[in-house]
Amino acid sequence: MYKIFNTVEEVSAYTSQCILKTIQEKPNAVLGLATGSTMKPVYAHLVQKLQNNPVDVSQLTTFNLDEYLGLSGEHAQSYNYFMCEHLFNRLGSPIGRYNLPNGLAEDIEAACQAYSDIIKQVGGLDLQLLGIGSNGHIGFNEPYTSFSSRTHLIELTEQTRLDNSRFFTDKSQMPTHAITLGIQDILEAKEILLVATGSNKAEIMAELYASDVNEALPASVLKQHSKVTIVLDKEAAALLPANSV
Ligand SMILES: N[C@@H]1[C@@H](O)[C@H](O)[C@@H](COP(=O)(O)O)O[C@@H]1O
Repeated sequence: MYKIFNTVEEVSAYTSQCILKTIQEKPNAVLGLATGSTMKPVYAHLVQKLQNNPVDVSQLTTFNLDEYLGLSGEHAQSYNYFMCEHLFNRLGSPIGRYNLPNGLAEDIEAACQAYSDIIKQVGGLDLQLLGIGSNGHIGFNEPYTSFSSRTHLIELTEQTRLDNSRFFTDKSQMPTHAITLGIQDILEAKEILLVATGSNKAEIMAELYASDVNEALPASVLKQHSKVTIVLDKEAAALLPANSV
């Protein structure tokens, strides 16, 4: 299902309302969270909503999609830092438990396996929030990642390194690898919201719309899921065929 709004503000208001509804209906919900510039206004709206309608977040568990390899959680470009800055440290009371892959884990393989296992142990993700890379990646599952993948280490493509190096003042610090939740882990979420805004996402959204389910375009796997909402602003939706959604 597609939801198309005129502005980023409307996209963010809608998305944050869906997250809030999940928390209100299930205070011990397990949320899959995402990072990236698309998510900043989403979290800003969520923080505001939680201030206006105080909800118990003490039983909530969250798992982020991904983290850069080699960055500590204190590094300003780490996704741990992003989440603290944009969400966790802004809440009136602390969230039950939040998890991100550990970019400094000594045994990466064991840490990856444990990350997927813990999600299962807590009952799976109730709601997974996703952005999309300009090459169609979800989390950091780059094109041709196996659809049966679990949390794993991945080498970032040239395109992703270029896109994401905009956040690094010293471009040479842009990591070459990341740890990401696997596609199978994402697909097992009970509900998925994919959010894309801005004209730089218009091409990939048109490609995704037209694509069959194909490992060359990781986000196309979402067509196999029964409860996915694709939330777009009109710029990201600009190249979808007229009257298609
Ligand atoms: N690993 C993250 C993705 O999970 C995110 O979807 C993407 C989009 O980022 P932005 O919202 O900044 O376009 O950025 C990174 O690559």
